Amino acid sequence: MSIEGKVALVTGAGQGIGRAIALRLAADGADIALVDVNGDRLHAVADEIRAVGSKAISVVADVTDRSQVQSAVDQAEHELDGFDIIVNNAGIAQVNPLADVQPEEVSRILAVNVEGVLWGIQVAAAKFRARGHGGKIINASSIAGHEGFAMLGVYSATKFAVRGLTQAAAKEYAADGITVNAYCPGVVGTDMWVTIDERFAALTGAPKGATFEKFVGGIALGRAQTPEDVAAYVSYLAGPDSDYMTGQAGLIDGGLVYR
Ligand SMILES: NC(=O)C1=CN([C@@H]2O[C@H](COP(=O)(O)OP(=O)(O)OC[C@H]3O[C@@H](n4cnc5c(N)ncnc54)[C@H](O)[C@@H]3O)[C@@H](O)[C@H]2O)C=CC1
Ligand SMILES: CC(=O)C(C)=O
Repeated sequence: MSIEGKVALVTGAGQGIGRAIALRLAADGADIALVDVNGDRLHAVADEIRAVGSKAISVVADVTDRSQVQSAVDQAEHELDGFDIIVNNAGIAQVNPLADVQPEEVSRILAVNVEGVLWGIQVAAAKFRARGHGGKIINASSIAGHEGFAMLGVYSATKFAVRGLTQAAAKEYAADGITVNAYCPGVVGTDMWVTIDERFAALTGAPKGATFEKFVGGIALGRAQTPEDVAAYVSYLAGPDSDYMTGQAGLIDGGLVYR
């Protein structure tokens, strides 16, 4: 219960990794603001959190819109009576060879994966400062933020960008007692990978499931990652045991990319 009584906001919390992070931080003792552009699943996740004894609120917001991120953080502070941790987890994938990438798809993925993280950092840090205490900012990068993957070039660029923002923010906010770190998962069995696999199949003729299995085949620990594997690392980043760590983008991938 290392974050007992803290308030954490998690974006992209309706499913997948974000849902697992929200549930884990609740189990660690935090009250949770769940944010997602898709409201359908948020209420179910909120109910799961209440079942473990934490408070939860659901906020439908699009992280590409800074004013919506601001409103979500304000609502979390007001309704949960505090604000201590933000997990900028929302993200989208995009699979296309660089030769075929179109301007509108680049704009969209930059808006979600890079601007969404930037607004989360900016709004959360301002809130911590206004409240007169430090805080934890935790951002979603990826193995693709340490190594560019074919067909995932623009996605990889966004995840490298998250590492850049994480390092700069760590330096800018350290004096305020705010730490900023990122988590870099590998191959996690979520809807995102279903979409990636289907897109590889459509583009290359690979059978459905083959691309996922190929990536999983490279993992030293011999299995695909679960959202809970990622959430366990985020739990560490959210808690006091990581207080002396900032500006890092740690790989949590079962042994796939080595840095
Ligand atoms: N699944 C994987 O293997 C890996 C995922 N990641 C990263 O982890 C994060 C979570 O990924 P998954 O859970 O797998 O994805 P997912 O696709 O299963 O879930 C993403 C969630 O984010 C929400 N979202 C998307 N755009 C949004 C926006 N503009 N505003 C608010 N919410 C929005 C979606 O509605 C969805 O609920 C992403 O940033 C992803 O890039 C990193 C490495 C590996
Ligand atoms: C989804 C992701 O982050 C990959 C393929 O590294």
